[in-house]
Amino acid sequence: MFDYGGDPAHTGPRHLRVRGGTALTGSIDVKTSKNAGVALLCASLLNRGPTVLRRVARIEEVNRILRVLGSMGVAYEWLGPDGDLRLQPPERLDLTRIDADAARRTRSIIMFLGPLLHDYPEFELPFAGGCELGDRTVEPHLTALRRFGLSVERSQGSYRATVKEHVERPGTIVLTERGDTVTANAIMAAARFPDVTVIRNASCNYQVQDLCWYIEKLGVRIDGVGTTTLTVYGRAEIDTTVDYAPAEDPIEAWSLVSAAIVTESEITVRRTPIEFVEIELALAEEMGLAYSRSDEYLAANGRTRLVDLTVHPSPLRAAADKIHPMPFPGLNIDNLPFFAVIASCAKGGTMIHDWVYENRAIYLTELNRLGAKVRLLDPHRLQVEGPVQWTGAEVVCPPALRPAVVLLLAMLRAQGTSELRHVDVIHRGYEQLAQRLQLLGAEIEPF
Ligand SMILES: CC(=O)N[C@H]1[C@@H](OP(=O)(O)OP(=O)(O)OC[C@H]2O[C@@H](n3ccc(=O)[nH]c3=O)[C@H](O)[C@@H]2O)O[C@H](CO)[C@@H](O)[C@@H]1O
Ligand SMILES: C=C(OP(=O)(O)O)C(=O)O
Repeated sequence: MFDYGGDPAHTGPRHLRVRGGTALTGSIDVKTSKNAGVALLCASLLNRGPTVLRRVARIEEVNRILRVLGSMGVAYEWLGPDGDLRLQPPERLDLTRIDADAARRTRSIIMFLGPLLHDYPEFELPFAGGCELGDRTVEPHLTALRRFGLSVERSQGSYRATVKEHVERPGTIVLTERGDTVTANAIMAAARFPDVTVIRNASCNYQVQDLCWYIEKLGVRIDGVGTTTLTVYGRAEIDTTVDYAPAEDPIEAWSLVSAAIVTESEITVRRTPIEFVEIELALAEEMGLAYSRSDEYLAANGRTRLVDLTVHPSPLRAAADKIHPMPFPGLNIDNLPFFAVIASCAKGGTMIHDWVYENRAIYLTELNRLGAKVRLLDPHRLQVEGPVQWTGAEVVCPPALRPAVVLLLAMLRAQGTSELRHVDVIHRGYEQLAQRLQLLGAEIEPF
């Protein structure tokens, strides 16, 4: 087991030394999702009563939002070692004391706008940050929330929000983008607006579904969960005791499946939320991947369908067409980077088109340090040739979560010893990833 120098607040090691070429074996459980975790932390502000969230992933992104909540006066405590978390907002939040450093490290802070506009006519929030993936607009959030009376001015690194006292009922809101966090914000604004609000072009992705089910437990009816039209029957006041368990993370699940594919291993990824990786799986199957799956069972939220997925070592061929992501249901935007390393193991050339982020594809060219043949055609498109001979190298993590993990997976395959430096970026979204891979037989040593 790893020793992080006795610092319990440290979510993981600084650097990793990886001896590649070892096949992995065994089974691994998928943790609950980062993205539902942070949405639910923000949503707990809708409720005057206590919220218990079950098996929340112990990751840096969650810690950052907790630090922000704590700085505003929310009391929280971890209930034992399994990630159960209890939150209790104070009578009034102290928004003047907000932990700006923690807030600026995460984009999820933007999801405070929806809950806060109900009780706070004026407040400031630090600019949303996070991974350096290029510009990530907040305009769709502001456009949607304007209908609930919110207006925002940008000033000295902060959003200055003011909320009109009397607003006409929003009625139907059409989101200008089918984004996950903008949908979350619109839902949280509608949840306490005492009328019926219809949200069109809503994301129906996994974290939005978890958020809706949590809000239903708060006593707010939502029709259309899992579709792109949500009808929210808001309530002006919510004061209840609620206990909710978010579902497993499809991105972690696909990261682990990718680890098996890249290392040509047979491992079982237990608790895979199958509905949210089935396109990734269908595509990999077309590339030659063999896998088997258990019967379906339900996640602790009683809704999300899970399977245990066993990946078998398989010779892969390049995908016939370009690989690109879409809002759900589509190949998940955060799972796209894993196809760069998968395509590098496949025979032939694959084009990967990340239309979403300006910077994320660029980071994937770092795979070339380990022997990959990844060519950047333009900031959004990569041409990947395979199969390649992976060789160990020393690489510094790019400032982006998924590309950093993709490099780690390639190192697990690369002959010789590699060093992955400054892996803090990985702790933002994965709980003890290196240790858990070590339990599958990966030769990883922290330093
Ligand atoms: C906390 C959370 O849930 N984060 C996820 C969420 O972030 P989030 O919902 O914040 O994603 P953004 O709003 O930044 O959207 C990502 C990018 O896609 C563009 N865009 C998005 C939707 C659309 O219909 N059209 C469009 O052009 C946006 O302009 C932006 O450039 O969604 C992202 C895209 O799936 C994921 O990478 C994040 O992990
Ligand atoms: C880009 C991501 O998330 P976030 O919205 O937290 O930056 C991600 O999870 O890869």
